[in-house]
Amino acid sequence: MTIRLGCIADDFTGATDLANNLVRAGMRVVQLIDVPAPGTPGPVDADAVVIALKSRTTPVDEAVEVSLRALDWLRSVGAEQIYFKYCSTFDSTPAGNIGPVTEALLDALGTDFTVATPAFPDNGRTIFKGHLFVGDVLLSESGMRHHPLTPMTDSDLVSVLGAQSTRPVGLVDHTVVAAGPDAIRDRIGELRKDGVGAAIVDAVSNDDLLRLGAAVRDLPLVTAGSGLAIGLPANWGFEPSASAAQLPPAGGLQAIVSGSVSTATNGQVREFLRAGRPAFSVDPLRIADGQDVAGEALAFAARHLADGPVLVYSTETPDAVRTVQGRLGVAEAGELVERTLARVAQGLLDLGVRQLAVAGGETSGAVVQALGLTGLRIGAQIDPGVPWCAAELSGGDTLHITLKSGNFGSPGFFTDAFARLESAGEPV
Ligand SMILES: Nc1ncnc2c1ncn2[C@@H]1O[C@H](COP(=O)(O)OP(=O)(O)O)[C@@H](O)[C@H]1O
Ligand SMILES: O=C(O)[C@@H](O)C(=O)COP(=O)(O)O
Repeated sequence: MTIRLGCIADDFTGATDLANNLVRAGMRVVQLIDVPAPGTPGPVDADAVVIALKSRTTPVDEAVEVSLRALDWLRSVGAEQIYFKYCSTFDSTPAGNIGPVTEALLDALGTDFTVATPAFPDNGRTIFKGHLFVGDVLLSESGMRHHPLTPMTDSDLVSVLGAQSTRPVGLVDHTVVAAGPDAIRDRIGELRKDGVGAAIVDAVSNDDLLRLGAAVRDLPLVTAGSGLAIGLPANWGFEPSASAAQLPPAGGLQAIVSGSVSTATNGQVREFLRAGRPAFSVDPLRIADGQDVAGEALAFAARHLADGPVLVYSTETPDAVRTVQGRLGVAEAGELVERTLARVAQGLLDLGVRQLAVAGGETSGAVVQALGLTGLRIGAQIDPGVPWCAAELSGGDTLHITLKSGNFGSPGFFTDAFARLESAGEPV
Protein backbone atom coordinates (compact mmCIF):
# COMPACT_ATOMS: atom_id res chain seq x y z
CA MET A 1 0.00 0.00 0.00
CA THR A 2 1.37 3.42 -0.95
CA ILE A 3 0.75 6.32 1.39
CA ARG A 4 0.52 9.29 -0.97
CA LEU A 5 -0.18 12.07 1.49
CA GLY A 6 1.11 12.23 5.07
CA CYS A 7 -0.73 14.85 7.14
CA ILE A 8 0.09 16.53 10.43
CA ALA A 9 -2.90 18.33 11.98
CA ASP A 10 -2.40 20.71 14.89
CA ASP A 11 -5.67 19.81 16.57
CA PHE A 12 -8.22 17.02 16.61
CA THR A 13 -11.24 18.69 15.02
CA GLY A 14 -8.93 20.03 12.34
CA ALA A 15 -7.71 16.51 11.66
CA THR A 16 -11.20 15.14 11.01
CA ASP A 17 -11.98 18.25 8.93
CA LEU A 18 -8.96 17.50 6.73
CA ALA A 19 -9.71 13.76 6.58
CA ASN A 20 -13.29 14.59 5.55
CA ASN A 21 -12.16 16.69 2.57
CA LEU A 22 -9.64 14.06 1.46
CA VAL A 23 -12.29 11.31 1.64
CA ARG A 24 -14.70 13.43 -0.39
CA ALA A 25 -11.99 13.97 -3.00
CA GLY A 26 -11.62 10.21 -3.35
CA MET A 27 -8.82 9.12 -0.99
CA ARG A 28 -9.02 6.37 1.60
CA VAL A 29 -7.94 8.02 4.84
CA VAL A 30 -6.93 6.76 8.25
CA GLN A 31 -6.75 9.22 11.12
CA LEU A 32 -4.37 8.39 13.95
CA ILE A 33 -4.46 9.95 17.37
CA ASP A 34 -0.92 11.03 18.23
CA VAL A 35 2.32 9.80 16.65
CA PRO A 36 2.76 6.02 16.36
CA ALA A 37 5.93 4.57 17.92
CA PRO A 38 8.90 4.42 15.53
CA GLY A 39 8.79 1.22 13.50
CA THR A 40 4.98 0.93 13.64
CA PRO A 41 3.88 -0.07 10.14
CA GLY A 42 1.56 2.20 8.16
CA PRO A 43 -2.12 1.32 7.86
CA VAL A 44 -3.18 -0.94 5.03
CA ASP A 45 -5.92 0.29 2.67
CA ALA A 46 -5.08 3.99 3.10
CA ASP A 47 -3.99 6.55 0.53
CA ALA A 48 -3.53 9.25 3.16
CA VAL A 49 -2.80 9.23 6.87
CA VAL A 50 -3.72 12.14 9.13
CA ILE A 51 -1.92 12.35 12.46
CA ALA A 52 -3.97 14.37 14.95
CA LEU A 53 -1.83 16.36 17.37
CA LYS A 54 -2.76 18.77 20.13
CA SER A 55 -0.03 21.24 19.24
CA ARG A 56 -1.89 24.42 18.30
CA THR A 57 -1.45 26.15 21.63
CA THR A 58 1.38 24.24 23.30
CA PRO A 59 4.78 25.94 23.81
CA VAL A 60 6.60 26.34 20.47
CA ASP A 61 9.39 23.84 21.22
CA GLU A 62 6.86 21.13 22.15
CA ALA A 63 4.84 21.75 18.96
CA VAL A 64 8.00 21.56 16.84
CA GLU A 65 9.22 18.40 18.56
CA VAL A 66 5.96 16.45 18.16
CA SER A 67 5.48 17.67 14.57
CA LEU A 68 8.98 16.47 13.64
CA ARG A 69 8.26 13.09 15.23
CA ALA A 70 5.08 12.89 13.16
CA LEU A 71 7.08 13.78 10.04
CA ASP A 72 9.68 11.08 10.77
CA TRP A 73 6.99 8.44 11.13
CA LEU A 74 5.11 9.56 8.00
CA ARG A 75 8.33 9.42 5.99
CA SER A 76 9.14 5.99 7.45
CA VAL A 77 5.88 4.66 5.96
CA GLY A 78 6.65 6.23 2.59
CA ALA A 79 4.44 9.36 2.49
CA GLU A 80 5.18 11.13 -0.79
CA GLN A 81 4.00 14.62 0.20
CA ILE A 82 3.51 16.22 3.62
CA TYR A 83 0.49 18.40 4.53
CA PHE A 84 0.65 20.55 7.67
CA LYS A 85 -2.98 21.37 8.61
CA TYR A 86 -3.83 24.36 10.80
CA CYS A 87 -7.02 26.26 11.47
CA SER A 88 -9.02 27.99 8.72
CA THR A 89 -8.90 31.07 10.96
CA PHE A 90 -5.09 30.74 11.24
CA ASP A 91 -5.31 30.33 15.04
CA SER A 92 -1.89 31.13 16.46
CA THR A 93 -0.05 33.61 18.67
CA PRO A 94 2.84 35.93 17.73
CA ALA A 95 5.18 33.14 18.95
CA GLY A 96 3.59 30.47 16.77
CA ASN A 97 2.97 27.71 16.29
CA ILE A 98 2.30 27.87 12.53
CA GLY A 99 5.54 29.65 11.55
CA PRO A 100 8.01 27.67 13.68
CA VAL A 101 6.44 24.30 12.81
CA THR A 102 6.45 25.17 9.09
CA GLU A 103 10.11 26.17 9.19
CA ALA A 104 11.10 23.07 11.17
CA LEU A 105 9.30 20.86 8.62
CA LEU A 106 10.97 22.69 5.71
CA ASP A 107 14.40 22.16 7.28
CA ALA A 108 13.76 18.51 8.08
CA LEU A 109 12.57 17.88 4.51
CA GLY A 110 15.64 19.67 3.12
CA THR A 111 13.50 22.05 1.10
CA ASP A 112 13.26 25.85 1.00
CA PHE A 113 9.67 26.81 0.15
CA THR A 114 6.05 26.07 0.88
CA VAL A 115 2.62 27.62 0.49
CA ALA A 116 0.31 28.73 3.31
CA THR A 117 -3.43 29.08 2.77
CA PRO A 118 -6.14 28.62 5.39
CA ALA A 119 -8.83 29.28 2.74
CA PHE A 120 -11.93 27.06 3.05
CA PRO A 121 -14.63 28.68 0.88
CA ASP A 122 -17.24 25.97 1.75
CA ASN A 123 -17.10 27.37 5.28
CA GLY A 124 -16.78 31.03 4.33
CA ARG A 125 -13.00 31.34 4.79
CA THR A 126 -11.54 33.23 1.83
CA ILE A 127 -8.27 35.06 1.27
CA PHE A 128 -7.83 38.13 -0.93
CA LYS A 129 -4.64 40.22 -1.16
CA GLY A 130 -3.39 38.15 1.74
CA HIS A 131 -6.29 39.18 3.99
CA LEU A 132 -8.43 36.47 5.56
CA PHE A 133 -12.20 36.86 5.59
CA VAL A 134 -14.58 34.87 7.81
CA GLY A 135 -17.91 35.03 6.04
CA ASP A 136 -18.42 38.69 5.12
CA VAL A 137 -15.99 40.23 7.60
CA LEU A 138 -12.25 40.39 8.04
CA LEU A 139 -10.76 37.89 10.49
CA SER A 140 -9.99 40.74 12.90
CA GLU A 141 -13.67 41.71 12.98
CA SER A 142 -14.95 38.14 13.40
CA GLY A 143 -15.62 36.30 16.65
CA MET A 144 -12.00 35.10 16.48
CA ARG A 145 -10.83 38.41 17.94
CA HIS A 146 -12.21 37.15 21.26
CA HIS A 147 -10.75 33.61 21.12
CA PRO A 148 -9.66 32.61 24.65
CA LEU A 149 -6.31 31.11 23.63
CA THR A 150 -5.46 32.55 20.20
CA PRO A 151 -7.22 35.90 19.71
CA MET A 152 -6.81 36.92 16.05
CA THR A 153 -6.66 40.70 15.70
CA ASP A 154 -4.73 41.06 12.41
CA SER A 155 -6.30 39.86 9.13
CA ASP A 156 -3.14 40.38 7.06
CA LEU A 157 -1.73 36.86 6.94
CA VAL A 158 1.58 37.92 5.38
CA SER A 159 2.15 40.03 8.47
CA VAL A 160 0.81 37.38 10.90
CA LEU A 161 2.99 34.60 9.47
CA GLY A 162 5.93 36.98 9.03
CA ALA A 163 5.90 37.75 12.75
CA GLN A 164 6.21 34.01 13.49
CA SER A 165 8.90 33.23 10.89
CA THR A 166 12.62 33.76 10.50
CA ARG A 167 12.39 33.61 6.69
CA PRO A 168 10.62 36.27 4.56
CA VAL A 169 6.94 35.57 3.85
CA GLY A 170 5.48 36.36 0.41
CA LEU A 171 2.13 36.46 -1.38
CA VAL A 172 0.70 34.68 -4.40
CA ASP A 173 -2.17 37.02 -5.13
CA HIS A 174 -5.49 36.31 -6.75
CA THR A 175 -4.63 37.52 -10.25
CA VAL A 176 -1.91 34.86 -10.34
CA VAL A 177 -4.11 32.13 -8.84
CA ALA A 178 -6.90 32.92 -11.33
CA ALA A 179 -4.43 32.58 -14.20
CA GLY A 180 -3.91 28.88 -13.40
CA PRO A 181 -1.31 26.35 -12.24
CA ASP A 182 1.47 27.47 -14.60
CA ALA A 183 1.20 31.09 -13.46
CA ILE A 184 1.22 29.96 -9.82
CA ARG A 185 4.33 27.83 -10.43
CA ASP A 186 6.07 30.80 -12.13
CA ARG A 187 5.26 33.06 -9.19
CA ILE A 188 6.55 30.41 -6.77
CA GLY A 189 9.79 30.33 -8.79
CA GLU A 190 10.18 34.12 -8.42
CA LEU A 191 9.47 34.07 -4.69
CA ARG A 192 11.98 31.28 -4.20
CA LYS A 193 14.66 33.30 -5.98
CA ASP A 194 13.92 36.16 -3.56
CA GLY A 195 14.56 33.87 -0.61
CA VAL A 196 10.92 33.67 0.48
CA GLY A 197 10.30 30.59 2.66
CA ALA A 198 6.51 30.57 2.67
CA ALA A 199 3.89 32.39 0.65
CA ILE A 200 0.31 33.12 1.60
CA VAL A 201 -1.90 32.15 -1.36
CA ASP A 202 -5.16 33.96 -2.14
CA ALA A 203 -8.20 31.73 -2.72
CA VAL A 204 -11.82 32.83 -2.84
CA SER A 205 -13.39 29.74 -4.40
CA ASN A 206 -12.96 25.99 -4.66
CA ASP A 207 -11.73 26.52 -8.24
CA ASP A 208 -8.84 28.56 -6.85
CA LEU A 209 -7.95 25.69 -4.52
CA LEU A 210 -8.14 23.16 -7.37
CA ARG A 211 -5.74 25.32 -9.42
CA LEU A 212 -3.41 25.67 -6.46
CA GLY A 213 -3.57 21.93 -5.80
CA ALA A 214 -2.34 21.19 -9.31
CA ALA A 215 0.42 23.81 -9.01
CA VAL A 216 1.91 22.39 -5.80
CA ARG A 217 2.06 18.74 -6.81
CA ASP A 218 5.88 18.70 -6.63
CA LEU A 219 6.32 20.59 -3.36
CA PRO A 220 7.49 18.21 -0.60
CA LEU A 221 5.48 20.24 1.94
CA VAL A 222 2.19 22.12 1.75
CA THR A 223 0.62 23.98 4.68
CA ALA A 224 -3.05 24.92 4.75
CA GLY A 225 -6.44 24.68 6.39
CA SER A 226 -8.48 21.74 5.13
CA GLY A 227 -9.52 23.53 1.91
CA LEU A 228 -6.42 22.72 -0.14
CA ALA A 229 -7.21 19.03 0.43
CA ILE A 230 -9.84 19.19 -2.29
CA GLY A 231 -7.13 19.99 -4.85
CA LEU A 232 -4.43 17.42 -4.07
CA PRO A 233 -5.92 13.92 -4.56
CA ALA A 234 -6.32 14.53 -8.33
CA ASN A 235 -2.51 14.77 -8.58
CA TRP A 236 -2.43 11.00 -8.00
CA GLY A 237 -5.48 10.32 -10.17
CA PHE A 238 -8.10 10.14 -7.39
CA GLU A 239 -11.54 11.41 -8.31
CA PRO A 240 -14.12 13.14 -6.09
CA SER A 241 -16.54 10.71 -4.57
CA ALA A 242 -19.94 11.84 -3.32
CA SER A 243 -20.33 8.78 -1.13
CA ALA A 244 -18.36 9.30 2.05
CA ALA A 245 -16.95 6.18 3.69
CA GLN A 246 -19.54 3.93 5.30
CA LEU A 247 -19.41 3.35 9.04
CA PRO A 248 -20.77 0.42 11.04
CA PRO A 249 -24.37 0.85 12.28
CA ALA A 250 -24.75 3.21 15.24
CA GLY A 251 -26.20 2.16 18.59
CA GLY A 252 -26.29 3.29 22.22
CA LEU A 253 -27.22 6.57 23.90
CA GLN A 254 -26.50 10.05 22.54
CA ALA A 255 -24.67 12.98 24.15
CA ILE A 256 -22.82 16.19 23.38
CA VAL A 257 -19.86 17.62 25.27
CA SER A 258 -19.07 21.22 24.38
CA GLY A 259 -16.06 23.18 25.62
CA SER A 260 -15.99 25.43 22.58
CA VAL A 261 -16.58 29.12 23.20
CA SER A 262 -16.75 30.02 19.52
CA THR A 263 -19.57 32.09 18.07
CA ALA A 264 -21.12 29.19 16.11
CA THR A 265 -21.08 26.88 19.13
CA ASN A 266 -22.73 29.55 21.28
CA GLY A 267 -25.53 29.65 18.69
CA GLN A 268 -25.81 25.84 18.66
CA VAL A 269 -26.07 25.69 22.45
CA ARG A 270 -28.73 28.43 22.41
CA GLU A 271 -30.69 26.49 19.79
CA PHE A 272 -30.51 23.27 21.83
CA LEU A 273 -31.76 25.12 24.93
CA ARG A 274 -34.46 26.88 22.92
CA ALA A 275 -35.72 23.46 21.76
CA GLY A 276 -36.11 22.47 25.42
CA ARG A 277 -33.50 19.69 25.27
CA PRO A 278 -31.72 18.64 28.51
CA ALA A 279 -28.48 20.54 29.09
CA PHE A 280 -26.07 20.87 32.03
CA SER A 281 -23.92 23.98 32.33
CA VAL A 282 -20.38 23.49 33.66
CA ASP A 283 -19.20 26.49 35.70
CA PRO A 284 -15.36 26.73 35.80
CA LEU A 285 -15.44 28.76 39.02
CA ARG A 286 -17.31 25.95 40.81
CA ILE A 287 -14.73 23.44 39.56
CA ALA A 288 -11.94 25.69 40.84
CA ASP A 289 -13.80 25.80 44.14
CA GLY A 290 -13.34 22.04 44.45
CA GLN A 291 -16.96 21.06 43.76
CA ASP A 292 -17.68 17.76 41.97
CA VAL A 293 -19.09 19.37 38.82
CA ALA A 294 -18.32 16.34 36.63
CA GLY A 295 -20.20 14.09 39.05
CA GLU A 296 -23.20 16.46 39.01
CA ALA A 297 -23.16 16.55 35.20
CA LEU A 298 -23.15 12.76 35.02
CA ALA A 299 -25.98 12.43 37.53
CA PHE A 300 -27.98 14.89 35.39
CA ALA A 301 -27.16 12.95 32.23
CA ALA A 302 -28.14 9.63 33.82
CA ARG A 303 -31.63 11.04 34.46
CA HIS A 304 -32.15 12.26 30.88
CA LEU A 305 -30.17 10.08 28.45
CA ALA A 306 -33.03 7.69 27.78
CA ASP A 307 -35.00 10.58 26.21
CA GLY A 308 -32.45 11.55 23.53
CA PRO A 309 -29.26 13.61 23.33
CA VAL A 310 -28.05 15.32 26.52
CA LEU A 311 -25.69 18.30 26.36
CA VAL A 312 -22.94 19.05 28.90
CA TYR A 313 -21.38 22.43 28.11
CA SER A 314 -19.03 25.09 29.40
CA THR A 315 -19.71 27.19 26.30
CA GLU A 316 -20.09 30.83 27.29
CA THR A 317 -20.09 34.30 25.77
CA PRO A 318 -16.73 36.12 25.38
CA ASP A 319 -17.51 38.38 28.36
CA ALA A 320 -18.25 35.47 30.67
CA VAL A 321 -15.11 33.64 29.50
CA ARG A 322 -12.99 36.75 30.13
CA THR A 323 -14.36 37.01 33.66
CA VAL A 324 -13.42 33.39 34.39
CA GLN A 325 -9.98 33.85 32.82
CA GLY A 326 -9.44 36.98 34.90
CA ARG A 327 -10.09 34.97 38.05
CA LEU A 328 -8.28 31.71 37.14
CA GLY A 329 -5.80 32.60 34.38
CA VAL A 330 -6.25 31.76 30.68
CA ALA A 331 -4.32 28.48 30.51
CA GLU A 332 -5.48 27.36 33.96
CA ALA A 333 -9.16 27.94 33.11
CA GLY A 334 -8.72 26.07 29.81
CA GLU A 335 -7.04 23.07 31.40
CA LEU A 336 -9.52 22.90 34.27
CA VAL A 337 -12.49 22.86 31.90
CA GLU A 338 -10.84 20.42 29.48
CA ARG A 339 -10.02 17.98 32.31
CA THR A 340 -13.58 18.16 33.64
CA LEU A 341 -15.21 17.68 30.24
CA ALA A 342 -12.87 14.76 29.48
CA ARG A 343 -13.95 13.12 32.75
CA VAL A 344 -17.59 13.76 31.82
CA ALA A 345 -17.04 12.08 28.45
CA GLN A 346 -15.54 9.01 30.14
CA GLY A 347 -18.52 8.85 32.51
CA LEU A 348 -20.98 9.21 29.62
CA LEU A 349 -19.48 6.15 27.96
CA ASP A 350 -19.85 4.25 31.24
CA LEU A 351 -23.55 5.26 31.16
CA GLY A 352 -23.94 3.66 27.72
CA VAL A 353 -23.35 6.59 25.36
CA ARG A 354 -22.08 5.29 22.02
CA GLN A 355 -22.88 8.35 19.89
CA LEU A 356 -20.90 11.36 21.07
CA ALA A 357 -20.54 14.84 19.61
CA VAL A 358 -17.68 16.97 20.95
CA ALA A 359 -17.40 20.69 20.19
CA GLY A 360 -14.09 22.55 20.16
CA GLY A 361 -10.62 21.53 19.02
CA GLU A 362 -8.82 21.69 22.38
CA THR A 363 -11.81 20.05 24.03
CA SER A 364 -11.87 17.28 21.42
CA GLY A 365 -8.17 16.63 21.99
CA ALA A 366 -8.71 16.26 25.73
CA VAL A 367 -11.76 14.01 25.27
CA VAL A 368 -10.24 11.73 22.63
CA GLN A 369 -7.07 11.30 24.67
CA ALA A 370 -9.02 10.57 27.87
CA LEU A 371 -11.10 7.96 26.04
CA GLY A 372 -7.89 6.29 24.85
CA LEU A 373 -8.95 6.30 21.20
CA THR A 374 -6.06 5.50 18.86
CA GLY A 375 -7.64 5.76 15.41
CA LEU A 376 -10.79 6.98 13.68
CA ARG A 377 -12.56 5.84 10.54
CA ILE A 378 -14.08 8.75 8.67
CA GLY A 379 -17.74 8.54 7.70
CA ALA A 380 -20.42 10.77 6.23
CA GLN A 381 -20.20 14.56 6.40
CA ILE A 382 -22.71 16.23 8.71
CA ASP A 383 -21.87 19.81 7.75
CA PRO A 384 -18.88 21.13 5.77
CA GLY A 385 -15.73 20.16 7.65
CA VAL A 386 -17.48 17.88 10.16
CA PRO A 387 -17.84 14.14 9.54
CA TRP A 388 -19.06 11.34 11.78
CA CYS A 389 -16.21 9.02 12.72
CA ALA A 390 -16.07 5.55 14.24
CA ALA A 391 -13.59 4.29 16.82
CA GLU A 392 -13.19 0.92 18.46
CA LEU A 393 -13.39 0.98 22.26
CA SER A 394 -11.15 -1.26 24.35
CA GLY A 395 -14.12 -3.53 25.17
CA GLY A 396 -14.77 -4.07 21.45
CA ASP A 397 -17.83 -1.76 21.12
CA THR A 398 -17.93 0.87 18.39
CA LEU A 399 -18.13 4.52 19.42
CA HIS A 400 -19.51 6.94 16.85
CA ILE A 401 -17.91 10.29 17.51
CA THR A 402 -17.94 13.64 15.76
CA LEU A 403 -15.42 16.35 16.56
CA LYS A 404 -16.96 19.70 15.66
CA SER A 405 -14.70 22.64 15.05
CA GLY A 406 -15.86 25.57 17.11
CA ASN A 407 -17.01 27.74 14.26
CA PHE A 408 -18.44 25.01 12.03
CA GLY A 409 -21.90 23.53 11.81
CA SER A 410 -25.45 24.79 11.35
CA PRO A 411 -27.45 26.14 14.34
CA GLY A 412 -29.28 22.81 14.73
CA PHE A 413 -26.05 20.78 14.71
CA PHE A 414 -26.51 19.24 18.18
CA THR A 415 -29.71 17.49 17.16
CA ASP A 416 -29.26 17.26 13.36
CA ALA A 417 -25.96 15.37 13.77
CA PHE A 418 -27.70 12.38 15.33
CA ALA A 419 -30.41 12.30 12.67
CA ARG A 420 -27.65 12.35 10.05
CA LEU A 421 -25.97 9.37 11.71
CA GLU A 422 -29.15 7.31 11.67
CA SER A 423 -29.45 7.84 7.95
CA ALA A 424 -25.77 7.01 7.43
CA GLY A 425 -25.72 4.03 9.74
CA GLU A 426 -26.10 1.26 7.23
CA PRO A 427 -24.26 -2.02 7.66
CA VAL A 428 -20.85 -2.07 5.96
N1 LIG B 1 -16.57 28.94 30.40
C1 LIG B 1 -15.26 28.91 30.09
N2 LIG B 1 -14.40 29.77 30.70
C2 LIG B 1 -13.08 29.76 30.39
N3 LIG B 1 -12.51 28.90 29.50
C3 LIG B 1 -13.33 28.02 28.90
C4 LIG B 1 -14.73 27.98 29.16
N4 LIG B 1 -15.27 27.02 28.40
C5 LIG B 1 -14.28 26.47 27.70
N5 LIG B 1 -13.10 27.06 27.99
C6 LIG B 1 -11.78 26.73 27.40
O1 LIG B 1 -11.66 27.46 26.17
C7 LIG B 1 -10.95 26.67 25.23
C8 LIG B 1 -11.83 26.51 24.00
O2 LIG B 1 -11.08 25.96 22.96
P1 LIG B 1 -11.63 24.83 21.99
O3 LIG B 1 -12.07 23.61 22.72
O4 LIG B 1 -10.55 24.64 20.97
O5 LIG B 1 -12.92 25.46 21.32
P2 LIG B 1 -13.06 26.81 20.46
O6 LIG B 1 -11.74 27.06 19.79
O7 LIG B 1 -14.15 26.51 19.49
O8 LIG B 1 -13.48 27.87 21.43
C9 LIG B 1 -10.63 25.34 25.90
O9 LIG B 1 -9.34 25.35 26.44
C10 LIG B 1 -11.69 25.28 26.99
O10 LIG B 1 -11.34 24.45 28.07
O1 LIG C 1 -9.79 24.65 9.94
C1 LIG C 1 -10.68 24.78 10.77
O2 LIG C 1 -11.33 25.83 10.95
C2 LIG C 1 -10.97 23.63 11.70
O3 LIG C 1 -10.58 22.42 11.12
C3 LIG C 1 -10.26 23.83 12.99
O4 LIG C 1 -9.10 23.50 13.10
C4 LIG C 1 -11.03 24.52 14.04
O5 LIG C 1 -10.52 24.43 15.36
P1 LIG C 1 -11.47 24.74 16.64
O6 LIG C 1 -12.21 26.02 16.35
O7 LIG C 1 -10.52 24.87 17.80
O8 LIG C 1 -12.39 23.58 16.78
